[in-house]
Amino acid sequence: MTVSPPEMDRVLEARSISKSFGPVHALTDVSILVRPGAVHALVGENGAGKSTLAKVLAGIEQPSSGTMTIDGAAFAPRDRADAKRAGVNMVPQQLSLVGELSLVENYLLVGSRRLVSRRSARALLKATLERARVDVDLDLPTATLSQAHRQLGEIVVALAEGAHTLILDEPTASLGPLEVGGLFEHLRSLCDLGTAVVLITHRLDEVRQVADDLTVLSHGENVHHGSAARLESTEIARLMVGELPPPAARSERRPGATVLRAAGVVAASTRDASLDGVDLAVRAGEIVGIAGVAGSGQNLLLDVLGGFVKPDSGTVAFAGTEAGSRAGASAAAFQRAGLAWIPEERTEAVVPAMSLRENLTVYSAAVGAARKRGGATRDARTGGTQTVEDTLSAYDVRPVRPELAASGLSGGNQQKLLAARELGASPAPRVVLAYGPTQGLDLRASQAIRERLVDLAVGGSAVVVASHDLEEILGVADRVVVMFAGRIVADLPIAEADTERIGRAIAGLVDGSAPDSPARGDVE
Ligand SMILES: Nc1ncnc2c1ncn2[C@@H]1O[C@H](COP(=O)(O)OP(=O)(O)OP(=O)(O)O)[C@@H](O)[C@H]1O
Repeated sequence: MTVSPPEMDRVLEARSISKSFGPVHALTDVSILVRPGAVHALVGENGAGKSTLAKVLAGIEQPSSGTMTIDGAAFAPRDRADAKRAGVNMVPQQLSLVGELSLVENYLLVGSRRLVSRRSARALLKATLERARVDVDLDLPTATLSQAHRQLGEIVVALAEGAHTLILDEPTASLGPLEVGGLFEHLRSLCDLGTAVVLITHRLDEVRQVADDLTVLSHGENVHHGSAARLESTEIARLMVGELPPPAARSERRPGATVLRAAGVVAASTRDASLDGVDLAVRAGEIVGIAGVAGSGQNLLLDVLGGFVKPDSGTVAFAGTEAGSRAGASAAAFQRAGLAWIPEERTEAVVPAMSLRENLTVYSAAVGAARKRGGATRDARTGGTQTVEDTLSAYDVRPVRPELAASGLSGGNQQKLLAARELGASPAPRVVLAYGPTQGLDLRASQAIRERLVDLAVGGSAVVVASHDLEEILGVADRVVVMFAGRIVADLPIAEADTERIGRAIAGLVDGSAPDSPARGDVE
């Protein structure tokens, strides 16, 4: 294949693509036509085959059968670089930036225009950032950036490389509404120049907002393709996941004693806003939602609350254990005391090379050993007498194959696996810390996880849910805490948490001082 800059207005077509991984038929006879100048949404339930199709188009996976063409000429990329040279580029779900390198260096490393100087690479990325109206540091090692900024950074590198067909696999999963708005505007202006965009998303509002064409996959097969405008959201949802049960009515919850308390917490971070005197008390039986634009300190707060990061000053108390700048319990002690933890980046908690069984039982050995020493207060985290198969089925992890490596699961099913381990523990966790717990999940699975969080709170767990998705927070929370620049700037009971009030606080426009939160007192 010759190296030439991608020309616009190319039609990418895949016909009768099938792809199997051993016994799993990920795609069966799937076809898609990607038009220049249009956003093509690719949707479907978790495990439907969306990422696999995207990887086939982008040369990352080879189809078992089927053909592809660009403008009628055969297109059979040997690998990702080959597809890029032909003008097809993909930003995968699992980000691939090299953490030690800055965005500029990552661009120089992967860019097809290898002879570009550092200065012109920087200028190109800066111009791309400005067009997308997002602000990401170009010179820091990407490992020190927040998840949202790394995701934007990866997209910006791909945009700067130039492609006639750009495939984005759930690009908005960790972005807030402002960033999504800027990104979509940029995608539209690329389309005006003739670029084709394939957008994988679980968010129906995004399909309505930005897509021209729509392909729906189910169980590895095409179930719909056509104009996005012609279908109502409810019809798209039905095609994706079938009829959804009505969401459970909001249940009455009566918060009990405080089980988790942060007092005067100061902590520094390069990946997130540093915490600047945070007080937060969370009671048994309540769900506290944490809202804020990405990088306002939510991630660091959850890390401090979970005992993963020791504060520079201040304390965190949980179930009789205190973590502070001097004395301190470790995250392991908090976990033995009943902490469930769902981080923003699932790869921090799910080990792709380990089997589903190993991922589910990874804590059992440690907890068992601690119990022998008399130090444990809770049971193994696999669900007591439940078998691994039972736990996988209860959380609808597909396929139910305990010996499969977690890397063989789709992204959404990896998220379900994590939820199964953390939320399916027996006895139930005393505290749940979850960042975007429904990230990457389809509508049905999202609803199930929200209901599980509510059930846990009804049963007496103290639950903290941070998310960039305000609807997610408003759907489950009893209180909404808003963070801005490392401080808590609002703490509103759900009845007073209307979107306008929260929106003002998220933007840092708060009237009056930060709310009083009882910073001292007993923790049960
Ligand atoms: N490397 C692999 N090895 C084994 N099975 C795989 C592999 N990659 C994907 N699969 C399987 O192929 C099927 C389709 O997965 P894919 O990742 O394409 O789904 P998806 O629609 O993108 O899901 P999600 O919305 O959860 O990201 C799933 O059953 C998955 O388990």
